[in-house]
Amino acid sequence: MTHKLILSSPLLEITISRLCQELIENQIQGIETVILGLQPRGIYFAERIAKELSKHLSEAPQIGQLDATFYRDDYRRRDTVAPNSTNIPFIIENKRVILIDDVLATGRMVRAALDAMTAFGRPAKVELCVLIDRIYNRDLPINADYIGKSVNTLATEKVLVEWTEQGHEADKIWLITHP
Ligand SMILES: O=P(O)(O)OC[C@H]1O[C@H](OP(=O)(O)OP(=O)(O)O)[C@H](O)[C@@H]1O
Ligand SMILES: O=c1cc[nH]c(=O)[nH]1
Repeated sequence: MTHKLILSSPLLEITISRLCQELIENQIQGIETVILGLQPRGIYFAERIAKELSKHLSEAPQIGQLDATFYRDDYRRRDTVAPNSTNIPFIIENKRVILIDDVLATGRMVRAALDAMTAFGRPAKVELCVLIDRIYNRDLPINADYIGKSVNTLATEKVLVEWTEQGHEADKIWLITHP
């Protein structure tokens, strides 16, 4: 098994800053932007985005966490199912919702998240922001509006995102290849 580093600080910080500029550019007049990080690792990326956005906006965006475990189409096939909490302490009805995740691969997690989100209301608009887009790996017609880095990967490879918030000594994004 080989680990290739594909993104780390300080490039990660530049990437987050650029994504925030794009998110601000696309603000919709009169419509509040809120952030939903997808459990489990999208929540850390969402927190970083929210923190950076708050440096540039008069008001920090509201941020919540969404768990889509039981909406995944494969959850019954998995050996272990470990759901995380959903915490959305605000109304998403008629808001601009930015869904945030660390990796976009098949698109199945995002599809599940869109279903899970429906229980909380009908946003005016939903946009998707991902740190890593594994292009050519999609099973569903889902694409991101904001992309940190696109990587061309084999289906057998995996992207591993490590955040300091999880106890890692540095933020690192790896491409893992099995021999
Ligand atoms: O586009 P997809 O193919 O759905 O993959 C992307 C999702 O997979 C990962 O979660 P998770 O750790 O639950 O997936 P894994 O068990 O496959 O690594 C990752 O954090 C994304 O949420
Ligand atoms: O490469 C991948 C695919 C799905 N989920 C991940 O975290 N990495």
